[in-house]
Amino acid sequence: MSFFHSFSSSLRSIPTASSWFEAYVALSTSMTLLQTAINQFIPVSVRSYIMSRLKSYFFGIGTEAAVSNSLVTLTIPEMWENMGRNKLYDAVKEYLPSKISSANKNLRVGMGGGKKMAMAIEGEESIVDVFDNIKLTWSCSHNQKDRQPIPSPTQSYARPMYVLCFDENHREKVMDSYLPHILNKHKVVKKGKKVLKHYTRTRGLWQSSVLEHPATFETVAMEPALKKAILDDLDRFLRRKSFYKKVGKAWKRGYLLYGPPGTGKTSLIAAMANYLKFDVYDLELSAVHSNADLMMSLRNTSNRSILVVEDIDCNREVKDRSGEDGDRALKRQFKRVSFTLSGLLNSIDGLWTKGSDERIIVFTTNHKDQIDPALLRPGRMDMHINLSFCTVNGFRILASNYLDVQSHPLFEQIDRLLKKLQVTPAVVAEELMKDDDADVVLSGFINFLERKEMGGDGMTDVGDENEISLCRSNKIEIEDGENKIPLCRSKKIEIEDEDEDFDDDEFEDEDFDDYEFEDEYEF
Ligand SMILES: Nc1ncnc2c1ncn2[C@@H]1O[C@H](COP(=O)(O)OP(=O)(O)OP(=O)(O)O)[C@@H](O)[C@H]1O
Repeated sequence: MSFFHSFSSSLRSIPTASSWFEAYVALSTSMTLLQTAINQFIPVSVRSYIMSRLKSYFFGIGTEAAVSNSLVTLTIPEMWENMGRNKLYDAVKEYLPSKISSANKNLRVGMGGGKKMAMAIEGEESIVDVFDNIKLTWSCSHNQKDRQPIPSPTQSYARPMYVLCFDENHREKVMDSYLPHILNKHKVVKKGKKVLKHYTRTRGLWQSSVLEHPATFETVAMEPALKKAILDDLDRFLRRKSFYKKVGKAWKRGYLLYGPPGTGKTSLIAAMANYLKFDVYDLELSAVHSNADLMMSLRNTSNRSILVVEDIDCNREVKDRSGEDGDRALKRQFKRVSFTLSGLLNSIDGLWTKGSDERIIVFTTNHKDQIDPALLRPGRMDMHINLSFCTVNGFRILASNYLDVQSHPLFEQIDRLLKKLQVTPAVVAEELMKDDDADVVLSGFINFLERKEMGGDGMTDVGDENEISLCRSNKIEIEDGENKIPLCRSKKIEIEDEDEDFDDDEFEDEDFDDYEFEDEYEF
């Protein structure tokens, strides 16, 4: 009996489920209130400082900053006043995950559009980075007061800001070296990661798709000297921001690519885009309705992009009208509802003045002689590049691309035939794709070339008369000032180039008078 009595009284002293729940609610409410009070009343810098003290106590990190009384706090918001996105914020966002260590216990993980799992610090977590023996403590500010509203109608939320704490003694080093180091890292990663876009116009609006053209400067079949000249020109253009600024010129470069169909004009544009990591805007002039339409389209292109106007000779407005009398030209302008040549020129010139970042424009044509000289003058098309029939060097590149073959006993015979014939790289590429076996393909290619040499039939299966015909000359030269550099065959390359050794810093304003912008490359 006494046993049952004591058992029932002990049952009464055990808390019921509802009393457990009440205790839990009370505790979590007080925790939330406490956290809100801390967030509201203790500034983020003080919280970061306390965190770094606690960390130094428990984990032995952040000691240097923690012992100092003068702690500097930098807050990095997502938007920078009227200047739009804060580039430093993006750089820090990219940089910090690489500094997450096993000391970080409170993390956020997820997977966005990329292929890798992403990680970020969460809550009051802080990350300690060491740069040049300086300890730097990073945290996120979740304080509503510290948050910055994003000025976008679609985004009503605000994201946390990054907070960096370090000892006052290192202020200069952080500002002059550490933050630029983070920005540079971001720049390099962004360049490597950038997914290039290919824009085309649909009903007057640019629509983008991923630019997946695989061409690179390694795979484009061209004479090495011409390839080098283009690469050097692009490199020089990119590093001359201060030069363009100094001489009051918009930072832009225009290239005219001309030559028969199938000689690699489109491939070269893709190679340029892949090399520079620039998006490509493909402008179809035949779909342009008016000068205003043209101007609007060009204005809506972004910086660091290549604007391509293909087959410019196919547009009647841009054909050479030097022989036409003024009246006829004027009448034609009024008769057509579409854009005028002057509209095109204004749009292009206006494009250059739009922003300070680099712009490239490329015109392609199969008939350079039919284009109005106004479009080709220096300052509009700075470099004229003639892409022509397949050379021995070009064939080597194609054989390596398509057959993975760098040398072969049949090459000698093919070289001899290629020197005599005019075959476009497109036709060579088609021939090299006919089988997987290099011996079979190269023997077949020799047969093909021999038939052409004899003027035999079979033309229809490979292309038209532009693609293969007998060669008139068999010599190529680059004329570079006094030096003539022989290449291999056919016509010549002329380079009227800028001073190769030009140094931005040494440039004097008066030098600009002698400066020649147009380069002519032909072969
Ligand atoms: N110089 C080249 N190097 C490598 N491949 C080339 C070259 N020229 C042509 N090709 C091959 O031929 C195909 C057609 O070439 P591409 O479109 O670049 O020539 P194009 O000169 O732009 O021709 P079109 O004037 O007809 O537009 C390419 O897909 C590529 O496979």
